[in-house]
Amino acid sequence: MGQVAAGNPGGCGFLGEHVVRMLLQREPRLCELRIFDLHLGPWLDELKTGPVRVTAIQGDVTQAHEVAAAVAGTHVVIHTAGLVDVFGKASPETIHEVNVQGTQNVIEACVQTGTQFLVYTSSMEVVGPNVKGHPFYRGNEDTPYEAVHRHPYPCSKALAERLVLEANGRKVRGGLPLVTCALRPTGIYGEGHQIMRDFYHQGLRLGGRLFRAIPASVEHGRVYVGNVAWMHVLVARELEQRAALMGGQVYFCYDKSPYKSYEDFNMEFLRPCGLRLVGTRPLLPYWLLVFLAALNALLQWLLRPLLLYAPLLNPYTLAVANTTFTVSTNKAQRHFGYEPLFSWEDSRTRTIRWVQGVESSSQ
Ligand SMILES: NC(=O)C1=CN([C@@H]2O[C@H](COP(=O)(O)OP(=O)(O)OC[C@H]3O[C@@H](n4cnc5c(N)ncnc54)[C@H](O)[C@@H]3O)[C@@H](O)[C@H]2O)C=CC1
Ligand SMILES: C[C@H](CCCC(C)(C)O)[C@H]1CC[C@H]2[C@@H]3[C@H](O)CC4=CC(=O)CC[C@]4(C)[C@H]3CC[C@]12C
Repeated sequence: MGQVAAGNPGGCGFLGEHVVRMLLQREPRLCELRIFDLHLGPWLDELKTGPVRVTAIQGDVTQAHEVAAAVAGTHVVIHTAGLVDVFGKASPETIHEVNVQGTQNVIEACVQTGTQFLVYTSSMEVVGPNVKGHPFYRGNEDTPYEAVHRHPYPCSKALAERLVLEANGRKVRGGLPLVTCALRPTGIYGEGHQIMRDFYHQGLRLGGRLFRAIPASVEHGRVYVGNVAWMHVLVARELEQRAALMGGQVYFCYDKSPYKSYEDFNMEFLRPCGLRLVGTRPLLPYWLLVFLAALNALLQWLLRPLLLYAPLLNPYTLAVANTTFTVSTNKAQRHFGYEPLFSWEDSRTRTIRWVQGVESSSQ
């Protein structure tokens, strides 16, 4: 196959930027890249001088005609656009519109304009943690788990993933079949991770300390953003040759990041930046956290007419942080030869350097 054009709705987000840079660095056949996003980043300008034609298109995935115009003529679409909101900033309707209707629009755009390959960024949240708080311990893509959601974000990701998988095999313009596949990252970390930045600033405000809220025994799956981006690029590359095997499949995104609690994992980066985690056990009893999370939810609802109150702690984030969810799989390696591009040491060093940069840029 010769030169290819690719489209990336969501290319200006945390993951999207890494996918864009990875495509430009590691996909020699790429001749054109269309980056489609609601908010275009200023960093895009520096990409426009290279050998690949980079087109930045400001647009909204909920507008079908805008998506179709952006996607037309591309060979493969990597759809990383989404509304990642577990804090109640956006309404459930908006989350559904962006994540579900937006994904339907991307699928229809591929079908109408003849784009044959679609890679969708799904999420571990499609599986769990579920509302019953069942642990998912070192699970893989075939591990049975009762996936029951109530929160708008996982509900929307599950619906969107289903749309993508069901679209596999649909005929696109020109008569060829659409080949789709969904990648499910666990909690992504790395350069540009907003929540890590928030924890860092919170720690600075608290005099260099963070207080343990979750038992160290609760393990949380994490994956480095560079490896998630690399998996997307590999899938986009391999989907054509391995359509029969990969079409309609889901893959967890994984690497060699250690299994740890959410807070202990964050300390891998925040400790070298001068923060410490106080307490070997949670400082507050769990029932009090549950109470405070419920209180936050109530306050959010009461204050909504006046202001947006969206703290980190709410019943949903507490449940996710407090439930073991880790993956152990080699499906991506078996199906398309994935190996993490960045070792744990490298991922850690890059993330620490980035947090240190956040510190100096905010001084
Ligand atoms: N951050 C994480 O830990 C994880 C994220 N994911 C998924 O990865 C994808 C990317 O997430 P992040 O990069 O973390 O989020 P992000 O918020 O940094 O990036 C999402 C991008 O989508 C764009 N976008 C949002 N609404 C849009 C609209 N209506 N039209 C066009 N563009 C729109 C945003 O402007 C942003 O650039 C999402 O689909 C998310 O569900 C999956 C697992 C974990
Ligand atoms: C914000 C949570 C940590 C604070 C907990 C507190 C208040 C007790 O200290 C985060 C813990 C787990 C995170 C989620 C997880 O990594 C899985 C995700 C996958 C996605 O697709 C989107 C993001 C997220 C839901 C992520 C969001 C923040 C946490 C809930």
